[in-house]
Amino acid sequence: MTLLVAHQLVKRFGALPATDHVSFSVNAGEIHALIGPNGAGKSTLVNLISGLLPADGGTLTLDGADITHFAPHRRVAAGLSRCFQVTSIFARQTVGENLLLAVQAHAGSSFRFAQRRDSDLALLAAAQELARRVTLEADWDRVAATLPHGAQRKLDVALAIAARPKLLLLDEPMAGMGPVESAQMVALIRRLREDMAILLIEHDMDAVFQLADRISVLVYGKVLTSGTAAEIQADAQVQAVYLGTETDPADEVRA
Ligand SMILES: Nc1ncnc2c1ncn2[C@@H]1O[C@H](COP(=O)(O)OP(=O)(O)OP(=O)(O)O)[C@@H](O)[C@H]1O
Repeated sequence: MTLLVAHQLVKRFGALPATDHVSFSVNAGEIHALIGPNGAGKSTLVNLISGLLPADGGTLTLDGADITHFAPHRRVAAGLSRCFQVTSIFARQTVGENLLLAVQAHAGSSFRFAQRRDSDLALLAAAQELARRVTLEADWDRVAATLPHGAQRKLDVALAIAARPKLLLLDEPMAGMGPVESAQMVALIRRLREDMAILLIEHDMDAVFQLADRISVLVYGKVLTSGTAAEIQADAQVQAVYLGTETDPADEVRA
């Protein structure tokens, strides 16, 4: 089943088409990675999908609903959450407080119990479950700012999944991580896939090839190609983009 469909998306900055008629889709239950060299337009595309930037053209549908003109918070309500490259956690609050706030923010009607105490207990249970999912149970009482970088990123992921998204956008989740933290993040993303589709923007190719069911390669704002990890690794044009060749492969994309 197709969950997200981007159709002919366009974003221009002045004369520069940072997103140039991009079409691609993310299926339910899939990890779809977006890769491409610096300046290819990955962040711009993620900002268009999450609604931080308005598109100049094209459409976006999520689970059949047209979300092209939705503000970011309406996209979250429709099932689309994102993590940021810069963490969005409340640094002076504890892990538990962060998670409780996130659960409360997205609680809607599901935690409206007749008894206040029952409601509070249900919120606490949901927040503790989130801590468990991102393996931060032991850090519940720790002030977020004192967590190591990798744990802060996990908390950021927990805040995003508190909204129970159908699709999670992860913008460079491994940025700034060492090998141990990266491996933990790979394991976390793999577990999350059981409950939601994931659109992954990541420079760490090892992580991309380990995780992605499908990969789309962006070059100069256009999709060069989409395929499985094996197909992308074997693609001569993609190799040319990353390894460099005598002829500029982007010319073919620009044409
Ligand atoms: N707000 C903006 N105003 C003008 N130009 C912009 C703006 N944001 C991005 N660009 C330009 O759009 C193009 C795509 O940038 P974008 O940040 O989306 O690429 P990227 O693939 O995410 O790069 P990186 O991998 O370095 O993060 C670049 O040429 C960039 O300079």
